[in-house]
Amino acid sequence: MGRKIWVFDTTLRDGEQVPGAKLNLYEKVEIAQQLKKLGVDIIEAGFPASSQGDFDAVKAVAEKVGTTGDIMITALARAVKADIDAVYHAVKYAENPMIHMVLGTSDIHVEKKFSKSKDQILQIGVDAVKYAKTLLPQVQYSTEDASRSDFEYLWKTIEAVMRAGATMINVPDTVGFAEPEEFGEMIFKLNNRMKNLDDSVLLSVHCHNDLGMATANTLAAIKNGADKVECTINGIGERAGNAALEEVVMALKTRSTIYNADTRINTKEIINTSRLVSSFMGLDVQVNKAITGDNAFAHSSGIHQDGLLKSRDAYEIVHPEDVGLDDMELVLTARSGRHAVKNALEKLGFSNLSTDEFEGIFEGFLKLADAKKEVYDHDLYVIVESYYEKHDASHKNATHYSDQFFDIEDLQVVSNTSFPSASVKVRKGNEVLKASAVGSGPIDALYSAIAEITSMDVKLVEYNINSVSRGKEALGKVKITIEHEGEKYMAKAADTDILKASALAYMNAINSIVVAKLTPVMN
Ligand SMILES: CC(=O)SCCNC(=O)CCNC(=O)[C@H](O)C(C)(C)COP(=O)(O)OP(=O)(O)OC[C@H]1O[C@@H](n2cnc3c(N)ncnc32)[C@H](O)[C@@H]1OP(=O)(O)O
Ligand SMILES: CC(C)C(=O)C(=O)O
Repeated sequence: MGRKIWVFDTTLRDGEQVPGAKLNLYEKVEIAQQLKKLGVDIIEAGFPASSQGDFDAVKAVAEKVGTTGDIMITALARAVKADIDAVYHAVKYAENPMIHMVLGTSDIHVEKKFSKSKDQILQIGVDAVKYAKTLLPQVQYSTEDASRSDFEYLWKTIEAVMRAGATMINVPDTVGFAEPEEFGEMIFKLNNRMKNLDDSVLLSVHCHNDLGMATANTLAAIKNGADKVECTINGIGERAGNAALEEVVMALKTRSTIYNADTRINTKEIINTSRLVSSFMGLDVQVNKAITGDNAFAHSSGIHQDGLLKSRDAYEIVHPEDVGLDDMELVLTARSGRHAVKNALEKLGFSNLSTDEFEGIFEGFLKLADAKKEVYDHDLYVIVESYYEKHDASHKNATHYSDQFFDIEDLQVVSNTSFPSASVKVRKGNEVLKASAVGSGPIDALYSAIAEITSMDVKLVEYNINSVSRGKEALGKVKITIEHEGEKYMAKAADTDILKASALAYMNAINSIVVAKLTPVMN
């Protein structure tokens, strides 16, 4: 067990500063509940002075999430009495409330933003801390733009606000200007001086990602004595965002011999938390985002897939199970090789293929993979079937798998405000099935028509669309999760026509249900 690092989550405050990410009271409370389950030590729930809505939301978080367990609830204030009062009145319901205040220390802030002298700003900060201390025992002081501040003035401010009663000192790299080695040195010096003055005061850092170094700077600070880190889920936040909680936490865990520091984060809740934040805030996670991106545990190239099948540690440093995912994903593409395709076939029950059979099937796989982005399990069944039809029609395994899968032949969707409707034509083997439906919107109508054709009891759990490229030829990429008989099935599809992409994704998910119901055929 290494040194304890406090995790201060600011998803609901700095994260919510992302344009369009604003949350309502219920969403804030739900995310706060999930953050508590994740095991963060402190939740910064908002900026109560900014609006009545945010005041109410912070208060609701304090009342509903902050009254049990040892979690601390805080919110942000300027060094202004009205802001401090607003924080106090919103967080006071929590068992462990804290007032967080911010005031700049760089020359740019002092001279250009405030048009005051350094002494005047220092005094405003000290007075604000003294006032906050009359309200609550826990007060955090953030020296905004610390990384661009004159070091001795920064220290003079920290020393003065510590003497005034601040219990946590947060050193922000407000504009993501810091560099890990330089930031580490600054934290090392501050930590020495702070611990000499009062070792009960926690030293914290808050790093922004403008140069892509937020996580690196946060880790450098931990190495150099920081006790606490401020982070957000998925790294969201003002401009390029903040240090991502999941990256800092998993780096400490994965490289524990370097950092010798632990958080009390329950890492198995990371993915759940990431998905909740992403869906409530309407912010997609970049696919290649470390830890929480869709591709973080997906492997698509043959050499990697072969290596992983031989030994997971060949290409896996973080185990997907550790962050709450079921398993790694081996995506079959035209860059996959024989080992991965054989492994996928074996999982479907095609385990005793002769070399000739496998090579024939692999050839079929490559042909399809060159024409498609990804090859799914139901595609493999069809490849196997067409191989046997061509090479050994009498073969006992040449069952008509394709009879069981659904294929979109045509669709028409009418989108208007009062009566969105859809008609679809689907092929199932030799049968052509048609249905029409109305819905609350075009996608709902489309999915209702498909559901009628497949006669499956399916619930849409998640629907996500984003654009893969720009311009007229932009691809709409749809990712959906559906539920059938208590099991979840995820599928994707892409097309320049977003309605077609939506239909194909749904069909791929339905075909995954069909695959799950097919009994393995060759043993
Ligand atoms: C680095 C950070 O992320 S800090 C947090 C940033 N988050 C936010 O700003 C979100 C919430 N903010 C708000 O809702 C509003 O900006 C409010 C309520 C705080 C203030 O609103 P307004 O009174 O309309 O002022 P406005 O935002 O236009 O300007 C900021 C004012 O605060 C002053 N100010 C800025 N920072 C501080 C500070 N840390 N302490 C004291 N005063 C400050 C500015 O000098 C300016 O004052 P002025 O009007 O005398 O020139
Ligand atoms: C309020 C402080 C910590 C902040 O968000 C910043 O300086 O970036």
